[in-house]
Order: sequence, then C-alpha cells, then structure tokens
Amino acid sequence: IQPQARDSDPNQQIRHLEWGDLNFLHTTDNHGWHAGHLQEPQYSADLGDYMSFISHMQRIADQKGVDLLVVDSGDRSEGNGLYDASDPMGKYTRRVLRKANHFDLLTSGNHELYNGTTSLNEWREMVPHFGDRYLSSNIEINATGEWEPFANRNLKFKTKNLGLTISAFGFLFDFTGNDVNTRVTPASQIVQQEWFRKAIADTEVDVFLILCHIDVDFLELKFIHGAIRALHPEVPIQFMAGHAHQRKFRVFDEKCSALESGRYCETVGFLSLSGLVPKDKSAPRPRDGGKMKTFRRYIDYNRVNFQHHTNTTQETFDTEEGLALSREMTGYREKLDLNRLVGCAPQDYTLDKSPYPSKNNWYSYLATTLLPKMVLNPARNTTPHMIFINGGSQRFDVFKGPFTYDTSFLISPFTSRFLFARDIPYPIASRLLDYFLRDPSPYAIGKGAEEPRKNSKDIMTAMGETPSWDPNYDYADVLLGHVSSAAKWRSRPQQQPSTLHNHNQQILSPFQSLTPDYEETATTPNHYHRTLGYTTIDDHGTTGDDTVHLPFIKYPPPKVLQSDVGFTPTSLLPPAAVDIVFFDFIAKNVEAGLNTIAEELEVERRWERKEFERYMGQERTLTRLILEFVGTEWGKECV
Ligand SMILES: O=c1ccn([C@@H]2O[C@H](COP(=O)(O)O)[C@@H](O)[C@H]2O)c(=O)[nH]1
Repeated sequence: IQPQARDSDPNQQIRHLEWGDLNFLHTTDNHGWHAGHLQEPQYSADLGDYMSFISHMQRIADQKGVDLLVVDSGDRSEGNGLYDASDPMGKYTRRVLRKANHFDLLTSGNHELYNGTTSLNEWREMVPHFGDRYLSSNIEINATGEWEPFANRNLKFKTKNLGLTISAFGFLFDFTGNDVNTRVTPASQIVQQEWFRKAIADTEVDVFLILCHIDVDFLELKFIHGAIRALHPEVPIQFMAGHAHQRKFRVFDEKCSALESGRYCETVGFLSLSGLVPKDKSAPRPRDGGKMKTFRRYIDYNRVNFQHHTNTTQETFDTEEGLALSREMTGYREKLDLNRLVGCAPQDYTLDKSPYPSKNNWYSYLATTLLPKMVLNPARNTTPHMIFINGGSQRFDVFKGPFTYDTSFLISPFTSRFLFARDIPYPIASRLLDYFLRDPSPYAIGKGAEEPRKNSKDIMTAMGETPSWDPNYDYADVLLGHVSSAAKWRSRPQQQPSTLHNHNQQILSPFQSLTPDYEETATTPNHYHRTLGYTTIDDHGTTGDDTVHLPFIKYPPPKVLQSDVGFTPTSLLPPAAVDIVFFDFIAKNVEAGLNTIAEELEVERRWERKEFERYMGQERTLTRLILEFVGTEWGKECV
C-alpha cells in the first residue's frame, strides 16, 4: 500500500471464494492504477499487495492440489499519473509489471494501440519479456517495414498441478481507432483463418481459454464461441473479458461463460471451474469430478479483502517481493512529483454518480465554468463559439479535498489538442450535438452500444462463409440489444419499499429496494459496516461481489458535452455563425457531422479535416488547462 493510502474498513461483510480445479485471478482495464486508489480505502491496495495476494493464493492452490492462473485482459495504459506523467509514457508502469512478472497470460487492449509510440514500446518491452504468455490472435504490428503478429497467437500448455491441457488465445474487439503501425483483424475473420481453425481442431484440449479485451456483450465473442462449439460441443470455453469498465458475468452455455472484472485496480475477478476431467489419462484425476460448475466472485482491491481470502493477517500477509515493489512505486511517484498539491477541490464532482447536468457533475462544471475560462484563443475570443468534448475523455471523479498533479491524469489523461472550424453557420452548428448523439462512433468509455457494431448483413455473410456455423444461435438478440438473464433478476418481484429496512433499521429508499443484496441485508448482523460500492447483478444472480455494499446510483454521462461561449442558445437572435472548438480525437466526427447536416439542410458548403485549425498550442492539453485552473481558482487550504 502507498504511504498516502488507507486500508479499507475491516468490519465489512465479505463473501468467500469457492475453489475449483482450475482457478483464475483476473484483472482488466487497470489503466495504470497500479499504485492503488489513494483517496478510496476500498480500492487502496497496490501492485505490491496484489503480488503478496497472488503468492498466498498460489500456496493455497498448491496445498489443495489445484491450479491457479493469473491473467490480464489489457488496457494497462493511459489513465493514471504513474503511466501518463513519465517520458516516454508508461516507462515505470511497464517496468513494475515486468518486475512483478505475475501474469501467466496477458493480452492487449485498445489503449495499447491508440498511440503508435505506446504500441511500439509495448511490443519492444512487454512482448519479449512475457514471451509466449503474451497472447494476441488478431493484432499485427509493422515495426520493421513488415507486418507481423503483435505477440503469440495461441498457446497450448499443461497446468502445473492437474495437468489440464489449455489452449489459449488473445483477442481485441473490432477496434478501428489504432495508429497506422498496427492493424486489428475482426474476430469474425480470424475464426475462418487456417491457423485458427487448425488450432481449435485439436482434440486433446481440456479448456479453451479466450483472454480478450472484448466486452461480454459484444458480438465478437459469439463468433469465437460459435466456431469452437461447432467442433467441440462439450469442451469448456472460458472467456476472460474486458473493455466495458464494469463487473459482468455472462453465461453462454453450460460449459461456457465470460467474466469481466471491472476497471482501474478496483476489482480482482476470481473464477473457478470444477468438474474438469483431463483428456490426458496420465494426468492426476481432479477430486471433484462430475458435473462442471463455474463460480465467479468480484474481489474489492484492498488488503483487508486480500487477507480475508488468504486467511492471513497484517503480520503474515506481506511478501518481500510485494513490499519491495510497493517501495519502488513510491519512489517513481516521488520522481514524477505526483503527490504535489495543486489545489483543493471544494466539493465532489462526479462523472456518473450525479445527474448531468447538475451542480455535482464534473461534465456540468466543465461546460459552465472550466472550459469557457480556459479554452482561449486571443484572436477568436470575441467570436461566439461552441466547445465540444467527447464524454470518454473524462475518466474519473474529483473528490473534495486535495487535488494533486496525479489527479489531473486520473481525470483527463489524454493529450488531444483543441482544433476549431471557423464561422460555421448557426443552423448547422446548432444541430451538431444532436448529430453526435445519433452517431454510433465511440465517444464514451467502453460502451458496447456506441462501438460501431456489425450489422445483420455482416452476420449473414459470416454465417454463409462459415459452413459449421451453429444455426441454433439467436443472432437477433445481438442485433436488437442483448437481454441477458441479469435483466430477469432485475425484473423479479421485489418487496414493497415501505417494508424494507437496512441493518440500522432505517427505511430504505425505493431505489435501494431494488438492490439485489436486500435479502442478505435483512439477515446481516448489526456489527457489519456497509459502505457504498458495487452491488453487481449478473447472469449468476446477485451475490458476485465479495463485499456486501450499499449501492450507488449511476446516471448516464453525456456522450458529448457542449459548452456555449459568447452567446445564449435560447436567445431569439442567435449569432449568424459560431466557431466550433473540439478535440482532434473527434475531428473526423466533426467533419462528418458538418457535412451530413449541410447535406440535410441542402447547404452546398462541405468541410475537410485539413481546414480545421489549431485553437490553442499543442502543449495546451485539457490536462494542463485543468491543472492551471485548479491552481488558480481552488486555493490550497484543504478543509
Ligand atoms: O486519445 C483518446 C483515447 C480514448 N478516448 C476515449 O476513451 C474511450 C475508450 O476508452 P476505453 O477505456 O477503452 O473504454 C474512447 O471511446 C474515447 O471516448 C479519448 O477521448 N481520447
């Protein structure tokens, strides 16, 4: 744990783990948070603590004679000062991850590929270090003038204790925002390639393991599942998924499920498979033969929970390696000056725990206060303008109290530049937001619904080209929006709110009456403390989270926010034209939006991206602007 962080409340109710034959610890979308959450005790463990946890879990697995695999689904990059403040970015993050060397298997996310230097450094430093264990079945890189697989496409191996034969792959969703030095082949095409079909034709495999940076509800998983199931109706398939920044678990069939383990070092996913029978007759027989069973649990990322699950104490938990790694990260954080106090946030500003717009919402604060004050171009300041920011550019809540140099990266890590399109006729400009809201491009974080998904034509083509395609699949549910059994849980009959009480005998709000943990709440002994946290509902029901929490309400964040400067949009006399100011990250969307609207309004003018100009200097990133704003506007007396 880092010196500035605090341990979580030790008096919370924690659900246990059920070990199986093959067990997993899974992380995803850590985005550089390896030093832990300094302002949130519930997620305050760091990578050193996680290493100690892994070594105890490994000991338990060995004592039980079962297997444990530690896997990561990518997006280790971007989103925390430890990653973003170094030059080159990620220098220290990659170093500590190599030193920890704790992954049995890992793969890449989209954030390893947005920036060409990031993908090159990942390929140069991480891929050779992890060797065969770094899996990437659908990414290629051109680092030497030739395209080559980014990492190992498939790994077949036997587990240490039970000798289970695993065939593992690594997939990224159909991502298109990567730099030109990488290319991503859609999973629907990979499943038809010779090498993949040969690999899955293997009849010795006990478990197909698909490590992927793909949300459990994305169509890509159905393609992979369908391709394997067509050859192996009975062999277990396990997806270890990522990207949506949520805790999710989805059942595909009796022997196939997908676990997604949240984000930002808030969650370690635990999954166990029991009832596995190795095809290799010389392998030891697992004790618990019989029907296959899958168990999942989302562990809150803190030392108290890690100790609970390993039956250790403050005195017996830490390993030498874990402590050394924590110290090393403390040193890097000091070197990067991450703890420097910049100002004091006067209140909490949240991305999705308060409605947009409202006074506690960070996007609202940006739109009304910060952007108009900080996004400046002396030559154009007197021209009325609209500033557009994609919602996904803002990554984390601001907490009341110390705002450090590190915080600026947690909130807004990207280096996008401000561009502008000058003198856009108001009738066109005023329709842009509506265009963005209708556009399926990804403007927000990990939202499946917003990624450009396949249409029915693509699916029919793929089905036609794949003779062994499983005709029993209901593809319509993907096209219409998947309704998993979680929805059934949500809609099951609830007790009347007026009869509900929490453990302190306070009447719960109607919203809380919807919380899945209520049944347990009613029987929870009074001495347990409840903190706000995850109360996940998934395909196995309502008890996936290891810590029994009170729920927080989540509101939809804006896909794109608009800040109007120098005019009042409701005025009867709007300006004839305005400047449109935006991040270069959405330049192509602005171009498409302007042209689509112009066409709709039968205006002849068309715009090209090369006409867009710099609104501010290259170094004036939003991260910098936030730092300057906080430093001058918020004061340094934290109460
Ligand atoms: O340079 C960038 C890169 C990404 N974004 C935003 O992030 C999301 C994707 O993040 P995930 O963690 O993979 O969900 C993308 O949709 C953008 O909204 C950005 O703003 N700038």
